[in-house]
Amino acid sequence: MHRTTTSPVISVSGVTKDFGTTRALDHVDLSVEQGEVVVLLGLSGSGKSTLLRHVNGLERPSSGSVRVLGQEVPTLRPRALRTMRGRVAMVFQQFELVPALTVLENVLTGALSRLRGPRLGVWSYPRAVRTAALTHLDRVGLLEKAHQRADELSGGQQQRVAIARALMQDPEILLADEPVASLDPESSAQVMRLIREIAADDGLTVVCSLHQVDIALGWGDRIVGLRHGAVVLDLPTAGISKAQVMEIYGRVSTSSAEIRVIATELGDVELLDAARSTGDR
Ligand SMILES: Nc1ncnc2c1ncn2[C@@H]1O[C@H](COP(=O)(O)OP(=O)(O)OP(=O)(O)O)[C@@H](O)[C@H]1O
Repeated sequence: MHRTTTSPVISVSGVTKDFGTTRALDHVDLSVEQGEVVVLLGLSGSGKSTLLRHVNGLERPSSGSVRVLGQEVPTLRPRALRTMRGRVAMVFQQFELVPALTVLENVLTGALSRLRGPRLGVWSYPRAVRTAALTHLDRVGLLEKAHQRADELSGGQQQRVAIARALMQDPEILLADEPVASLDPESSAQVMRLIREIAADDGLTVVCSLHQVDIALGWGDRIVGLRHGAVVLDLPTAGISKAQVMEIYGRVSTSSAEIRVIATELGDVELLDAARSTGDR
């Protein structure tokens, strides 16, 4: 791989983020090494998106430090921030493609941040960029869809187009915010496998938020669990069991209503029954 760094590529220390009276992140520490594939696991509202948005400078911490690729993100001036963001690609739950453009045009837009001037249509991009876009489309298995409108594709295919678009940045870090939350199980598996393969092939550092424990368990190198904005779990994926994840979530749960949500998420029937029979405390 073409990049080698010894210090962590992402280093979040003591980050707290308040939105008014809502504490979205609570003294979060997270250190990610180059090439690591990390899952941020947590229920809705646990702070996953907010943490990812701090890594690419879309949010500023209320307190604490966010270092990415050797730079303190909140202190970067707009130009330096743009350059840094060029090295950090992001994919989203809702894909964020332009529906009326072709698949190829959508992928090409991934190169816009490093090209000068506006571009209209495939032929307005330099040949090398067009070739790269087709190569990335081939990598995600959608070369034959290049000239189809993006909104004619299935959800899973659209997410793969979004991944190809992200690769146009030649990123060092890929942030994926619930990339499979709106996909069926089969498409989810395909997208997750693709991200894993690309990470391994390119030595890409990946931080991916998920709420599905089952997907998280079989996927990355490490699972970081968030709850109410705080890190409650940070363990290598190898050897970690569903019960262990459950125990940690359970230990920090305060009400049976919360435990019901977690049990449903985990598909843990026994726990669900127990939570139902206890009623709200
Ligand atoms: N811009 C904002 N203004 C006010 N509150 C916010 C803002 N962004 C996030 N929050 C709040 O911060 C908390 C964490 O939200 P966040 O979106 O990071 O969670 P999440 O784990 O990504 O959940 P989801 O998967 O549902 O998006 C929530 O209580 C949310 O309502």
